[in-house]
Amino acid sequence: MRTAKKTSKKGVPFNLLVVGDAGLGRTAFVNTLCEKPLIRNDNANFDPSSAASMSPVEVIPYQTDITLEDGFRISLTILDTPHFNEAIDNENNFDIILQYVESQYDNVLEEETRIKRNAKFCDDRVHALIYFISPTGHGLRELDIELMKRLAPRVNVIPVVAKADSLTAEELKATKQMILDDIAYYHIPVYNFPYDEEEDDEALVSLSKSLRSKMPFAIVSSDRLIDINGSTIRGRAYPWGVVDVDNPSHSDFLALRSAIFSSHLEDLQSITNNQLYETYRTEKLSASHLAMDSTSSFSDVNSGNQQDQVLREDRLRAIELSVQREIEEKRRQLLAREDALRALEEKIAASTTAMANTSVSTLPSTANSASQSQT
Ligand SMILES: Nc1nc2c(ncn2[C@@H]2O[C@H](COP(=O)(O)OP(=O)(O)OP(=O)(O)O)[C@@H](O)[C@H]2O)c(=O)[nH]1
Repeated sequence: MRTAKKTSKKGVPFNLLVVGDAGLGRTAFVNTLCEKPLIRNDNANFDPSSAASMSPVEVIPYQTDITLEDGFRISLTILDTPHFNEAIDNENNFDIILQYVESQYDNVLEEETRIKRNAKFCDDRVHALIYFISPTGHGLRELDIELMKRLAPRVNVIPVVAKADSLTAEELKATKQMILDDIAYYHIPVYNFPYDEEEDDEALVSLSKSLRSKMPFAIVSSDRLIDINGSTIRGRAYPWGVVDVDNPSHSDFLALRSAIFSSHLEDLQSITNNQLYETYRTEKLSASHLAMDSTSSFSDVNSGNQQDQVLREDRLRAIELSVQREIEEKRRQLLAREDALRALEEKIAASTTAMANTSVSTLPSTANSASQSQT
């Protein structure tokens, strides 16, 4: 859960990637989420001649500040992905999005290994990916499975059913179940609001359970204001009635907004930094050690006898140990820095007390000399 001490004037940085087929409502969702027209909707200027252009997906950042009702501030970067699934072959699109996520990890890794740190370094790691699933009334498409399978080991993937108002309540329930079944069947490690019944407090456990039960979130978006009997709502008006975006019985929009901006923001950041990034870092370091190793022992690999096999296993163990040692060394350096800071704080506190004592003990003589000069 979010802790009050983390509230800062500048806003807590949060980077959110939104991915989904063109027309599924990414733009409307982002603008509804941010309560402002952050991304311009270009559908009005649609040019039929561009329909066959099949541009590859792009990752475009949009920066904005969000202030929640309790005053908590977020410095939000939305990463929009226009043209996803427009081309016939999506292979390139998966790679472009994955490369974007990994290149942010590479930047942090490079910064960590610098002797002199860059004080202005910007950590742009992606904290969550909202993936829009078509409201087809079926489960996942091959494309959905492939994208989530590739991205989920690198980023917290939160699947949502787009344009959920196009399904009846019954169809929506069945669709959600089919999607969950597919996620389980293909072992896709989506973000599932993790909790520990023994460690976490009751409120967090119950909230996480409730959020889990809503997955994949049914999303309805709209930046249109509609007047209903004198009260204004954000919604979508149909001949038969109005869908209220902020009504929990119409959509899961509010639950999702509050989870990513409030209750689970810290958890998403911490999983990104401590688990997803650490896994990437270990893999990357091991791969570079292995590459160095295989070039130096090419003849060993060719000979293929048992002795070589033992040697290779020994080397792998050595690499594993060296990565662990590196992580341990970083941890040790951090602890040492913390100790030094604590000592400095104690020193400052001691000298502040000493100064206060000195001024108190000199006060009477100052008072004396003042009264003497008056007489
Ligand atoms: N029924 C319904 N329509 C929606 C919803 N969200 C957006 N739309 C409509 O769907 C159309 C496309 O919405 P956009 O937000 O532009 O979709 P997009 O995914 O950003 O599409 P591109 O900009 O083409 O990449 C618009 O007419 C929206 O009004 C929704 O929740 N329900």
